[in-house]
Amino acid sequence: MSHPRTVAAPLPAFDYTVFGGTGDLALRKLLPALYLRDRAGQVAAGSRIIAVSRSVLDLADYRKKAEAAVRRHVAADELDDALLARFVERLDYVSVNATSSEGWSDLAERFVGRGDEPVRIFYLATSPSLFGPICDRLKAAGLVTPAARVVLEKPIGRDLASARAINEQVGAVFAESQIYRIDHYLGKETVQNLLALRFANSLFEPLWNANHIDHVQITVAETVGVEGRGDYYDHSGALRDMVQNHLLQLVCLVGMESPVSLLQEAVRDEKLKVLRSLKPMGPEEVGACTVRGQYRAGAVTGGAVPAYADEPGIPTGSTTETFVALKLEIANWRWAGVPFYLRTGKRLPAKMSEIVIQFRPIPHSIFPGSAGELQANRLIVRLQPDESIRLHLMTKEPGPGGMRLRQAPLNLSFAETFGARFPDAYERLLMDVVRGNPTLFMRRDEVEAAWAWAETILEGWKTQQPKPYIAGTWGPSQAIALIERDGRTWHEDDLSNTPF
Ligand SMILES: NC(=O)C1=CN([C@@H]2O[C@H](COP(=O)(O)OP(=O)(O)OC[C@H]3O[C@@H](n4cnc5c(N)ncnc54)[C@H](OP(=O)(O)O)[C@@H]3O)[C@@H](O)[C@H]2O)C=CC1
Ligand SMILES: O=C1O[C@H](COP(=O)(O)O)[C@@H](O)[C@H](O)[C@H]1O
Repeated sequence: MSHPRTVAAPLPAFDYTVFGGTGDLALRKLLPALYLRDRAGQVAAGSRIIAVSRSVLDLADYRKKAEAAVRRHVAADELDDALLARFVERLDYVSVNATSSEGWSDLAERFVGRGDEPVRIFYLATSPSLFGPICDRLKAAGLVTPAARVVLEKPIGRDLASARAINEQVGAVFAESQIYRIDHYLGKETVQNLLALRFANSLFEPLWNANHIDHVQITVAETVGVEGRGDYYDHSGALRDMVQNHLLQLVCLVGMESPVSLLQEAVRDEKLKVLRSLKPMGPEEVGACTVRGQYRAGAVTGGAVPAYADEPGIPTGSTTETFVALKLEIANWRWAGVPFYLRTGKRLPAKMSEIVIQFRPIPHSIFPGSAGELQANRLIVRLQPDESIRLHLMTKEPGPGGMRLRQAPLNLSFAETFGARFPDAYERLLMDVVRGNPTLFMRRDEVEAAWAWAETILEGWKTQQPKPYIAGTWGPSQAIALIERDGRTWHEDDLSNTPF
């Protein structure tokens, strides 16, 4: 579908300084997102993007690299030569070593005569080990004004202690209100739509609790492997890379109470309460309620793929998990006794993220002989691809000859209903930093509460080897047993990339 250019009102002018400006994240996600916002008219005249990294490059070379990256990662129908040329003009490049004094005075020079306008933002798209040193040197260079903002990429640490250490280091330079910890799942249109679904409709909220909901499933499935990030991934694994942040944020949005408003800290306060209500797992629960897996060679979307162990950068004998399935409980009045089943993994059969809310069966049937046909209602929020909300309802099958029941979906397809292109998550989040709106970013206490819970699993896994699964399947058989033991099944009937 071709997407016409819609023009938005510009935001205040900004200076976005992107540390890690030559890295994969900057070139694949951040620059394309900024170009697309520029194309949409949100980037005010005078705004600059100052890329920073160790490599010694002249500006012309960096601009060529950046332009090529935008051309590669933006859809052809959203590329416009004139707009791209204007965008490239906004780019500057400074070679700086985060761990030495090299280049800092060059960076400081770029800010001579610039006060708090334009909005001053430092985006740290580097290894988290550099967050502390970069912040210290920004301060020493006199670049940290009271209105400056800093954006931290995930991962914020690899456990509670390291997350606290990073938060302390950054917090020694920037106030919490200046710190934007990014979780790109919160920038996805359909994830934000969970707020609209729950709190802009009166239909669901009265049913949104243990009295009416049997269980919740959250699946975030990927077909890709480690994509050249083997070194990072092997030190991380699926629990740290996906569950501790993205999946728990989804749990929060499904599980939280209604925030007082969308303003200030209200949403983050409610998410924090969910994270603090997660039932910690002791060694027994970890054994019974979690499954970790690692893929073996197989075939994904028709092509043969190697085992995780044979991917570049993976050390021999690695026991890092590429798949997690688990059952968690939110220990509060709303959710007591309602299991949340989560699963995520690489090299699964489809790229697909969805949330399934399984309602309880009706208490009594008036349809004699239809017991086998009666199925409880199910709400399916498809986050990606083919973004949609579907409500499975029981209906009468049309035709004479008695009352036959059948489940049928009420389907709200976002593409069909709205037609517009969905901005990439980074587009929304990068502009929220310019707006000074931290609602969709993680606060320090949230990150630390998520780690405190995730650590209980990591602790239990110390003596557990990952279970093998063949690439292109839905994970180890134990993941199926995890839910089937409870008399439930993973929702898989629509799991393809084709619209339904
Ligand atoms: N790539 C992705 O899709 C995602 C990445 N992340 C996280 O973002 C961070 C960056 O990831 P990614 O872009 O993939 O990593 P890359 O390895 O591709 O890039 C790292 C960047 O950091 C720069 N850098 C390294 N050391 C220094 C230093 N001492 N001083 C200044 N700059 C330095 C590099 O510059 P140079 O090359 O010039 O040395 C390069 O620009 C990581 O923490 C990653 O986990 C998070 C979500 C997704
Ligand atoms: O943060 C990460 O997310 C991606 C998946 O993001 P999506 O938007 O494509 O669903 C994942 O591949 C990567 O390992 C992880 O670091």
